[in-house]
Amino acid sequence: MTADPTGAPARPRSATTAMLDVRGLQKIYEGRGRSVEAVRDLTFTVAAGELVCIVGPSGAGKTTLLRCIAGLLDTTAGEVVLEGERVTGPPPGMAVVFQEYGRSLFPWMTVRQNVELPLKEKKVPKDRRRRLVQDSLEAVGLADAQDAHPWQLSGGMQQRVAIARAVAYEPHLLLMDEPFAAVDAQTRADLEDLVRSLWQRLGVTVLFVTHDIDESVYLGQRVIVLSNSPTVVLEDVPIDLPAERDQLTTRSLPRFAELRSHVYELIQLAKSGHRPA
Ligand SMILES: Nc1ncnc2c1ncn2[C@@H]1O[C@H](COP(=O)(O)OP(=O)(O)OP(=O)(O)O)[C@@H](O)[C@H]1O
Repeated sequence: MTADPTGAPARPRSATTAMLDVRGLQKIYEGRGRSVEAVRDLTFTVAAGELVCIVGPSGAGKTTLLRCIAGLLDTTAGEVVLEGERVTGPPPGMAVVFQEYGRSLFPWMTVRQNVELPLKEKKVPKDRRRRLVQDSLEAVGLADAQDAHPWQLSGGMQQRVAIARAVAYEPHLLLMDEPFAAVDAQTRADLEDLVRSLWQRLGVTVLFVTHDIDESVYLGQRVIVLSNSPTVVLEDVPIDLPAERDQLTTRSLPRFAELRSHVYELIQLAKSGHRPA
């Protein structure tokens, strides 16, 4: 069991170091004489080693926010700072796991080749590449599937490959964009536990975007609830559940129910257009 009741990894780290700093982020999409203000003003930080979830109603700007953090989209105003450096393009210390595992893996490559590809692009030496691929596939329980092709695997297994690929890259920040939205409930529960155990073992910082309230409370140390678009932070909710979480015990705790209700109410407020004073 880790010492920190919020579930922080055992690895020593400075809680005051901001891994990610989102400051006054605004995003207006411009096109053909029409402009859409998707994100109005988002400010929050994620400390090194934290696991933070972001929830918001559909169309709240979650994907827009994530793309800005990943350096895939320019901001209109404000900035994203990762480890002290302003993000202006895809940063080297970041890996992203998307919802659409089917489209994020190359079907003509084996599992091993898919996991290895970003490491080749990063110019990791061959021996080290082999070790990282082996370790990450073992960590997600797929050591025996190295020579399979993605289309020979179930949806849950394919998403495990995508997670292994992200983990092998040794990112400082792991972004996850609704990664389990397309898998069945049982697989989803297993993958949630996988993310928590990898996070605790590796000490990586995780920003996990989901529309699932229960998932956000089960996984996170904090849940940042977004308003509807144009987006601001409605509330940053600390999740004071015990570090050791499991699907049965944690979800049966009275505190889990309280936190879930609170986040649910916030989402209902967000849907009705409520904004912080
Ligand atoms: N390329 C674009 N051009 C114009 N408007 C856009 C563009 N992409 C997103 N939007 C608008 O920005 C707002 C936020 O969209 P975004 O996809 O970021 O929300 P989301 O929270 O990820 O949605 P969902 O939960 O439904 O996936 C929406 O009003 C959307 O219509």
